[in-house]
Amino acid sequence: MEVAVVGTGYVGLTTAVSFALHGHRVTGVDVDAAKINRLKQKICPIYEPGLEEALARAIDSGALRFAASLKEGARDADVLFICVGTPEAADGSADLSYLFAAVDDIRALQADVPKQRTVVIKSTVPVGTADRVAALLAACGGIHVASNPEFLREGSALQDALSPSRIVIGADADEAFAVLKRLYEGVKAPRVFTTRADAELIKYASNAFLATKISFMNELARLCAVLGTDVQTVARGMGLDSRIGPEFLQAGLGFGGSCFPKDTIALLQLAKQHGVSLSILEKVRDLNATQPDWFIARLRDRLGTLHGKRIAVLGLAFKPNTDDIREAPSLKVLNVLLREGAAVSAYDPVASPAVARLFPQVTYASDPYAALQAADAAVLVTEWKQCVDLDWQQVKAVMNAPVLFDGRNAWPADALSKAGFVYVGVGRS
Ligand SMILES: NC(=O)C1=CN([C@@H]2O[C@H](COP(=O)(O)OP(=O)(O)OC[C@H]3O[C@@H](n4cnc5c(N)ncnc54)[C@H](O)[C@@H]3O)[C@@H](O)[C@H]2O)C=CC1
Ligand SMILES: O=C(O)[C@H]1O[C@H](OP(=O)(O)OP(=O)(O)OC[C@H]2O[C@@H](n3ccc(=O)[nH]c3=O)[C@H](O)[C@@H]2O)[C@H](O)[C@@H](O)[C@@H]1O
Repeated sequence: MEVAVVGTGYVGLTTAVSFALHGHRVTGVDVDAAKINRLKQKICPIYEPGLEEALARAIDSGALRFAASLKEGARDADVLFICVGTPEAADGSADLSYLFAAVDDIRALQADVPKQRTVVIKSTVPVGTADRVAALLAACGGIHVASNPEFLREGSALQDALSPSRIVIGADADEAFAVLKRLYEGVKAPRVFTTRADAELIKYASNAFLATKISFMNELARLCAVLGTDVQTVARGMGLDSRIGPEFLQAGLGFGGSCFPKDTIALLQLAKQHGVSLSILEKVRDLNATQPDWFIARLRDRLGTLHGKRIAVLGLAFKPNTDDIREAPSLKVLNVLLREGAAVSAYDPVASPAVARLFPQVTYASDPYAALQAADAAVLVTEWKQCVDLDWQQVKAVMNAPVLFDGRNAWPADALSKAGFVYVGVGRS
């Protein structure tokens, strides 16, 4: 089948590569000409483990190519996946302008080269969007519209796309279901066939529920900090109940990234537009917004003041194994530290250049020990392996004071306390 993928960001590029590896002929299309040029040279524009090698393999096999426009590279496409961004608009709802621009391009393509096609929305969009797109494309004739939300995680995007937890397909015509069934033939995963609206809501509900688990644990961690109980042990004990499950019970500095924050807010906005209050989710959002402040307040208490203190921040990306800093907790942490007059040195294996554009006043180190040099305290913000597996003797030797604030509960608390460090985790005894 001829597949076009519109938008070659985290989701689009991963989708294009994974369909190509599954034997389809794929064209990735993006309005960003520089990105397309790099992709044609097999250069992956994002940091995503395994993706660059797979990209090269897919291009070399002849299954994957790239084009700067649909008319240039996707005239024969039977299936067009829309994978453009749907960022947060000023009122919190999803900004659909990129999506509708892509729909306009598809309409123009269809007018030029009329053909039976299936347009599949993979971008995360509010309930009713696929119906709106179907109405817009109805006049072209020959086009079915389906919803096929994506559940991949950054840092393991390719692996998640090749072996997804489930494939959700929403459509209103047998032909569209048949096309997507063929396309995903050979991918082992449970299928959910439903309406477009259900598919759209499954995506938001999944992200909102995972975000709720995290905020629940973060709030519980605040109680643990007062009671002297250990949220890690509590989470382990809870997670052994298969009805709860062990995942997403990790307390920390709150959830970041390009999706949980914007998707929880977009779902709240959607509900509000329909006169429904999602009060649990409102609390999830509010708690998440204050979690870095809550933790840094403990650091301030410990040091007396942040003013004039030298603080090492380890990890800047919103999670390990990605260069993505969208809504990263590190940005909130840096904001507070700098606002209160601390001198900050930071380390991240890949995300420093992006953060440096926002915070030029921070010193960016090329390894964790350089960041820790003469520090009055260290804060672990992202649990990169390089920031977790440290030589603690060396850490102690280079720091001004052995004060460790573990924002991810990833450092060995007991061993560090025994070794004479002051260790403070998120809700750990
Ligand atoms: N990043 C992630 O882990 C996940 C994201 N999603 C959803 O997938 C969608 C895409 O997210 P990302 O890949 O992170 O976005 P991104 O920002 O990394 O990539 C979007 C790409 O679309 C391109 N684009 C914009 N308008 C275009 C147009 N008219 N024609 C062609 N290309 C166009 C941009 O130049 C950019 O390269 C969003 O709706 C997001 O919520 C869903 C699951 C996971
Ligand atoms: O819609 C999306 O974009 C994606 O959003 C998340 O994926 P992602 O944002 O890449 O990363 P996660 O691993 O889910 O982590 C999100 C944030 O939550 C935090 N987190 C995660 C798990 C946990 O137990 N505790 C916790 O604080 C992470 O540190 C990170 O800041 C979902 O896991 C994906 O299924 C979904 O497709």
